[in-house]
Amino acid sequence: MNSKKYNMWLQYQPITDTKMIEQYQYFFTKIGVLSEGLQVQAALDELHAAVPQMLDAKFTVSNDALNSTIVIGNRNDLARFLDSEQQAKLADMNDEAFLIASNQEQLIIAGNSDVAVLYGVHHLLRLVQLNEDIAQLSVVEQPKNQFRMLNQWDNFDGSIERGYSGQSIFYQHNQFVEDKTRIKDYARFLSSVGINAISINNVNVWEEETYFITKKYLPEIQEIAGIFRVYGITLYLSINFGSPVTIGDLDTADPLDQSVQNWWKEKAKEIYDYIPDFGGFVVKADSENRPGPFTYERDHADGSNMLAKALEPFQGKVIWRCFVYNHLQDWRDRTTDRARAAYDHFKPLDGRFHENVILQVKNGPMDFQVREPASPLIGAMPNTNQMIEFQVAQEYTGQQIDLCYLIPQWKEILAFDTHIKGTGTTIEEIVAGNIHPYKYSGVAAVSNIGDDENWTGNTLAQANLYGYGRLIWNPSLLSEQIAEEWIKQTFGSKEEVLNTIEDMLLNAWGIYENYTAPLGVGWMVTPGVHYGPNIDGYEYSKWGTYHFADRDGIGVDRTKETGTGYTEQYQEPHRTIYNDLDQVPDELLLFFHHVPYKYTLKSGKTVIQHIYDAHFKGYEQVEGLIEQWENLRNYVDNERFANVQDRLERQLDNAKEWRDQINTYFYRKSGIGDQHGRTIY
Ligand SMILES: CO[C@H]1[C@H](O)[C@@H](O)[C@H](O)O[C@@H]1C(=O)O
Repeated sequence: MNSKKYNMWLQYQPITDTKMIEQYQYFFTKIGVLSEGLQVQAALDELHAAVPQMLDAKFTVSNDALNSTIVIGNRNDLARFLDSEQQAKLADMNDEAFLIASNQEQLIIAGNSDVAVLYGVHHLLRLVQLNEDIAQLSVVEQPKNQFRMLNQWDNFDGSIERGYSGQSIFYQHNQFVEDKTRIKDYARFLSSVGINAISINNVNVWEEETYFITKKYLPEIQEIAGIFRVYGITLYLSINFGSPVTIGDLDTADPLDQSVQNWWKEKAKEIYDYIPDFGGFVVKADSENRPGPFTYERDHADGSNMLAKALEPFQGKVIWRCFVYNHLQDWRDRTTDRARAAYDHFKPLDGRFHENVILQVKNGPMDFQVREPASPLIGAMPNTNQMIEFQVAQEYTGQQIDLCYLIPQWKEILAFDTHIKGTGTTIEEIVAGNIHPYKYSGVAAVSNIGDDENWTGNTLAQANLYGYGRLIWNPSLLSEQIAEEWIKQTFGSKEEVLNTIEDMLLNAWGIYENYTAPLGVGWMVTPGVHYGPNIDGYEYSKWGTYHFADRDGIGVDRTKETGTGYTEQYQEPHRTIYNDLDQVPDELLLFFHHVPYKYTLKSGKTVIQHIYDAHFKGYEQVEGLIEQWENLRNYVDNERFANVQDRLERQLDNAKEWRDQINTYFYRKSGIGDQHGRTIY
């Protein structure tokens, strides 16, 4: 299986930095490989792919460590090359940790496991691509998060739920793709940023996908698991909770029914016969019409524990999603609050889950909007494994047409100090497993790739996939660092290119927020597709997604006294801050409060004037992005230049549509004009 060349970040462009090239050429001549594991082999393959291209040179491979310029291997096989301090450092770290040490003569990459060697090699190749000095390295790294997962929302017919980059790379017309090259390439890209788990089918498990866990499809899934295994990525499947009825011959899926329990036990055995290192199940149950334990008057602990027991003998995990809410609401009912739902459903069950169940909590508490507070459920269950769920796919953030670099958003959420066990109990530390004694925890996200030549629709959306992996490996990396790394590896190191794209990326989220739904209120999107404005599109629907704009004001009252009481789900000081009009941050005002249009923000503007200003500004900022990109015309190849240019033009149309719809709507509702007399239709 040969890899194809893409304009992604593993391009390995020729090194042109004359200061460094000699040093690199020296090191990449004799590679000593001391371990034989699959992932060490993958590391060597990566070196074979990278070195000739970057350095126009070949290297020899042997197991003669003494005479090698680079030596790679796992800690056991490399033991005699490590001094006691290095040994101790590695011994202190987790299984995925690596060490890189070099002097003028030799460079050593030692991993705590075979896959750690692969991570170490990728780290070194990244340093070379960034033109860093590698002659005096002393690097020890381990991933901060244990689970670093992607969820594919791919359907067997080849479509992707919320996919914006073409069709699935896994399936086509209800078959597995025959040519698996693209899957292998994906695995390479993911391992280069440290992803170690993937679920390969949509959490909405439809009829045919329900049969993925049968012998009809397991042989093909086994093959895909084999591809990911080489890159240290564990394969998971989304399953249908109703499987015993759909594919078994049982008339119930009741988790407390003995025959159901036995059915899943047998099923687990069968799966593990095919895939001995199968990760486990991802489950969307009792959520948006998917079957679950509620049908049998059981709860989420009953449901997930039943599956957990079946997987336990094989070290399998159940990743149980907490996106559970009433999707049959009436807009007149102001007490039911979708933002509350996950916490209300799951918090009371703390302590009842088996140790191989992990709750996957969506952020935000509503649904991947451009601006939401952090989910109050994260960290609120000290005795239950948790991970947080992000969305790399830009469902509500421009759908990979509009530019939206999401790393700053995720960083803000990870940095949120829940105060659940006092100051410093940030979400970052909680999901890293450092606050509560979780056995398993980490981060999952919905992927943004498809079979488009550039993988992500908008080429610049690649930065979100790259950045997701890098960020959850090391959450202390800055948004700008991650952007720089990605740009240099993807577009080269020219000053103009670097500065321009970096600036575009770093401003993108704010720009998107400016011209869409204001001040944290969210939604206002076209129902169904979720692209473009439709202010009342969801206002009278059953989904619980309201902004409550009327002639007097706008926003959702989630306060304790007069609202849904959602603010009570937070610890102090947030509980008070969010509940108090005088303290709530402007950008979240309408998420927590219903206020008159003339209410004055901390910025000094009224809400209505803020709406106008932000929307006029957002549109102008997109014009600015177009100008910035235009300046790169001579620095970027035609294909990528045209791709981004086209997306930016579409973004401008979208921003105009949002600006005018929103401004007109609120002008008409409030009867209050723009202070600056700009055109409102
Ligand atoms: C997979 O279904 C999705 C659905 O398409 C999406 O609009 C919503 O945001 O979230 C659901 C979920 O997260 O389960």
